[in-house]
Amino acid sequence: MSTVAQGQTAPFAGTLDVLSRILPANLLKPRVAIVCGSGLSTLASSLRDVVEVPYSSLEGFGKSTVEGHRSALAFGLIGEGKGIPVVAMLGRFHPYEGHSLSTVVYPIRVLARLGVRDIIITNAAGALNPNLDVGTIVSIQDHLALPNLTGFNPLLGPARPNYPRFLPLSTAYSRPLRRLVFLAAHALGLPRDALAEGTYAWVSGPTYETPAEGRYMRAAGADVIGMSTVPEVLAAREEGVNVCVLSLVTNKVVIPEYESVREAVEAELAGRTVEQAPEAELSHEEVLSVGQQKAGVMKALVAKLIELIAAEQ
Ligand SMILES: O=P(O)(O)O[C@H]1O[C@H](CO)[C@@H](O)[C@H]1O
Ligand code: HPA
Repeated sequence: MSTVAQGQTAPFAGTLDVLSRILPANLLKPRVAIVCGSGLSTLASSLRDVVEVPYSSLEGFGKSTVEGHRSALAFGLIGEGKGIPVVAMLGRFHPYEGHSLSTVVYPIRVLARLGVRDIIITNAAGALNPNLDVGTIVSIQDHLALPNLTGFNPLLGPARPNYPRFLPLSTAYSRPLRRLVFLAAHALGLPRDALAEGTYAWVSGPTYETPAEGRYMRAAGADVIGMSTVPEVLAAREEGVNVCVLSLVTNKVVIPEYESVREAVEAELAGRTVEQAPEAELSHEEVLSVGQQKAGVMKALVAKLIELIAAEQ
């Protein structure tokens, strides 16, 4: 098994052949796909009659090495009766793991070739917008991707037949799907503040932001921040798949006012004490534990959204 290097011809035929031999006919042509973010692989537990296919059996797929991501596709059905065929990526690839951008987006291109028309991409993200509380789900309406603007973009490469050379992104986040997200929240009776709308900032990671970087991204218009999703969005749009992104706020990005250590020392030398705010540090364990605690609402929302997507056909 090999992953896909930049510029290499992707091994679609081999990957699709393996899937066509493993899957029963009713699961082979999924209509909707879900990408599960950090700590969110339980989103796939809404599926029934599940067949799991490990990434290790699929040519071109890498291995998810980040805790909270599993290396398998789960094919199954959602909803009553015949059910809606759905595929979930139980884990994703991030460039910071050492995967090429081609490998990061390869599964998305495979899903498009299986017939997926709508993709629901989820992630765990930090809130830059102070009005977003931990546990809020944010329906993403736009993105801000410094890596894309500075030459790190999965669509770089020679022009290919049948693909747009210059992909427009002004409508990347499907308005019809965003409408269904809010209708799904209404149908579930979620409180108004459980679901917000906002802009996702993509950073390469694996470092979390410094306070200055957080402040910069906020000033530039981002509401949440994370290290995934945008490459998948670009590949999905290039393949003609409709995109919906749901971010689960797992932490608030710490953007403190700077406190002067000089003033604290001067006060100390003068025999006075100055109160300093406790310093805070984010960890992936915190991201995962919040993700796992709050996955229930996201799971219900995604399942209801898929039912509404199917009902609109
Ligand atoms: O975006 P997902 O994969 O949900 O994961 C998020 O959580 C990790 C950091 O804790 C980063 O990978 C960030 O992108
Ligand atoms: N920053 C970047 N990525 C993240 C964060 C964050 O605060 N939380 C979850 N993923």
